[in-house]
Amino acid sequence: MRGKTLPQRLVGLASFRAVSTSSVGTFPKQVKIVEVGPRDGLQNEKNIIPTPMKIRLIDMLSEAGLPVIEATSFVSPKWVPQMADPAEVLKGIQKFPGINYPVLIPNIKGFQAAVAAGAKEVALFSAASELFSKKNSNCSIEESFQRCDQILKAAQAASIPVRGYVSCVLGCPYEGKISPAKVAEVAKKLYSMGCYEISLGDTIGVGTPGTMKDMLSAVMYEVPVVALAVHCHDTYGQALANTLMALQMGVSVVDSSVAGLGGCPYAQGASGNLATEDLVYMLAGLGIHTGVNLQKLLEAGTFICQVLNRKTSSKVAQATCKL
Ligand SMILES: CC(C)(COP(=O)([O-])OP(=O)([O-])OC[C@H]1O[C@@H](n2cnc3c(N)ncnc32)[C@H](O)[C@@H]1OP(=O)([O-])[O-])[C@@H](O)C(=O)NCCC(=O)NCCSC(=O)C[C@@](C)(O)CC(=O)[O-]
Repeated sequence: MRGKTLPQRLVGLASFRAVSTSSVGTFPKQVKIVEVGPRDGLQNEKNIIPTPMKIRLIDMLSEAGLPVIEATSFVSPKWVPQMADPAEVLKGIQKFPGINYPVLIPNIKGFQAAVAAGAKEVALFSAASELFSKKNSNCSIEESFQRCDQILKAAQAASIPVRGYVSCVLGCPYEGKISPAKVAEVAKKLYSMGCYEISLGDTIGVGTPGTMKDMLSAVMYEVPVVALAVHCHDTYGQALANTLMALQMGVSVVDSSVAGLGGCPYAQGASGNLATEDLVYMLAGLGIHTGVNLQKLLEAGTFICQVLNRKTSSKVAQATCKL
């Protein structure tokens, strides 16, 4: 069977399963999905994607009901040429009521440009690895804190909420293992400086549910779990399992990327993020509310895969095509 009804059938199937798993009882009732495809998903693409295609993708994701869509990044176009049109993207998208469209920024210059283009929320980043910080932002972790502090002060004055990312929380392409204590230290610092939410990034997707548990246990000593999010890349096929572990530990904010797009240009070996379609399917099966329409999400995934001329990395999208 082909056609539009299939994903709805699948959502139905997932909802049926929720009944039999409701006794687990340790999961949050509601999960906020932060869709990072338009930024994290597209930043790593070699061919420059036309601005109208980026705008169409974001509009389709809005129509699918994603509550937060990271729209673009105001970084140096010399460092990330794919993100050279952030103001055009941000100004061109439809702003749906109730949906947040944060943008990623590396420094105060990015913050000022983002606000001038109409950004109402920003996300900044640091890392739990010195070498990754140097490769990704040309600064030490300590210097990244100084940049963050400058951004946070300006953001506070402008009443702009700031989200903070910590990269390499479960491993680094340059340093290897990263200690949970180091992740906790960086997360605590960003939180205490004023980030309202800390997204913990398994940048190269090397984590397992075991290392996720150890890392989160350390971070949860320093930052309240309600202020934590997880951001799992799927290099070793562990992203969904790692996310499930985080949910069981009380995390209720999850980053993911439509069609499983993604990767950081400065993290060798990084592959795509957890696919949003797969996350939505799993959450529906657990009876957890997301407000996302899987059918419309699948259409957005199909659209961007056609633009990029590539196959989706979402298992759910692959399955619905085959059936
Ligand atoms: C931080 C810098 C700028 C330092 O880069 P730098 O070369 O040390 O900085 P600079 O101050 O010398 O600036 C170099 C040039 O960039 C310009 N510039 C400077 N800042 C900006 C700006 N904001 N917007 C536009 N242009 C900017 C600046 O004006 C100058 O232009 P020039 O004078 O040579 O013509 C650079 O390293 C950079 O942009 N890095 C960002 C790299 C990036 O975007 N990485 C991917 C995002 S992070 C990620 O993916 C991980 C995450 C968040 O998803 C979570 C996870 O998975 O772990």
